[in-house]
Amino acid sequence: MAQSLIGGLIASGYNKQNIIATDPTEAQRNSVTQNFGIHCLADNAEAIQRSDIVVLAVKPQVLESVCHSIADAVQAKKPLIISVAAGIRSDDINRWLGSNTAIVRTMPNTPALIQTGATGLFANTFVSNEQQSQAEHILRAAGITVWVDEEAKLDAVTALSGSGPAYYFMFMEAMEQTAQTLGLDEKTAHLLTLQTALGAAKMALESHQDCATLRKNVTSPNGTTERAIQSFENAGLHQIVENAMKAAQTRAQELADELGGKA
Ligand SMILES: NC(=O)C1=CN([C@@H]2O[C@H](COP(=O)(O)OP(=O)(O)OC[C@H]3O[C@@H](n4cnc5c(N)ncnc54)[C@H](OP(=O)(O)O)[C@@H]3O)[C@@H](O)[C@H]2O)C=CC1
Ligand SMILES: O=C(O)[C@@H]1CCC=N1
Repeated sequence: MAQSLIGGLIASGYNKQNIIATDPTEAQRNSVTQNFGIHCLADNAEAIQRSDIVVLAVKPQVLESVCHSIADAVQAKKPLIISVAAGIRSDDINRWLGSNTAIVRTMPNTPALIQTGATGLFANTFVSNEQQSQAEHILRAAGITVWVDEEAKLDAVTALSGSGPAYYFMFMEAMEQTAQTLGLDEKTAHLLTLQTALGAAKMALESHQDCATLRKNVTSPNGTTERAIQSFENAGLHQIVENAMKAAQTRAQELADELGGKA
């Protein structure tokens, strides 16, 4: 995720010299430096000392220990903290880092790498208006941004746009594979699948009509689409999607309860 954000920032013209990454693994540091032309340090405290904004992009499972290890540096420098970790609540991050820390909790997604990301943001009470604008500026370099007024809504954003790219990739995988069983070669199946996904998303974005109307426009009476849609409905597609997204939201809440909430 960090690499997606770094890639998005650089592609949108952000000055590379203002970005410092950190990573504990030497090979990973070398690869980041090679791929993005930015400094990648081993020492988080040193990076924080040199920064006004710190993005926490580690796995939720290691966020607590990382926060404890950087707490002194954060208290000394008082940077704006931006977390991209799924689930983990800003109150827990605040407690792990000391206290009174300005934290913007976000939920971006990997299309940030090509500046087509979608990010939900929530600011805790210590975030100033200027810091809120700074956080928005950084995440907007990677795509669109949406502020939520209650932190719990970020778990819904996670279930929708955070995890969402994987749902579409999975659907595309299934379409590609099926197209091959219907007789198309792999390259043709891949190309037509991707262009169809792009065309549908672009049409939905640019049209004034909602998705249901756009779907109906493709569906000729007694035609091919109608048969396919009927098959999806018979299989309970809406319920399948609802179950999956609720499972993702529940997992985000579980992560917060399992990994946060400890004094
Ligand atoms: N993947 C996604 O689509 C999205 C992910 N997220 C969130 O982003 C976060 C990262 O996820 P993801 O990018 O998939 O995970 P990755 O495991 O790919 O990235 C985590 C990175 O953190 C590094 N790291 C581990 N410990 C430290 C440390 N002490 N100091 C500095 N860096 C460290 C790891 O280094 P090394 O590998 O060398 O150990 C690794 O490069 C998670 O909290 C996730 O919830 C949010 C939105 C979408
Ligand atoms: O799967 C995950 O937990 C992360 C958060 C959203 C997307 N990837």
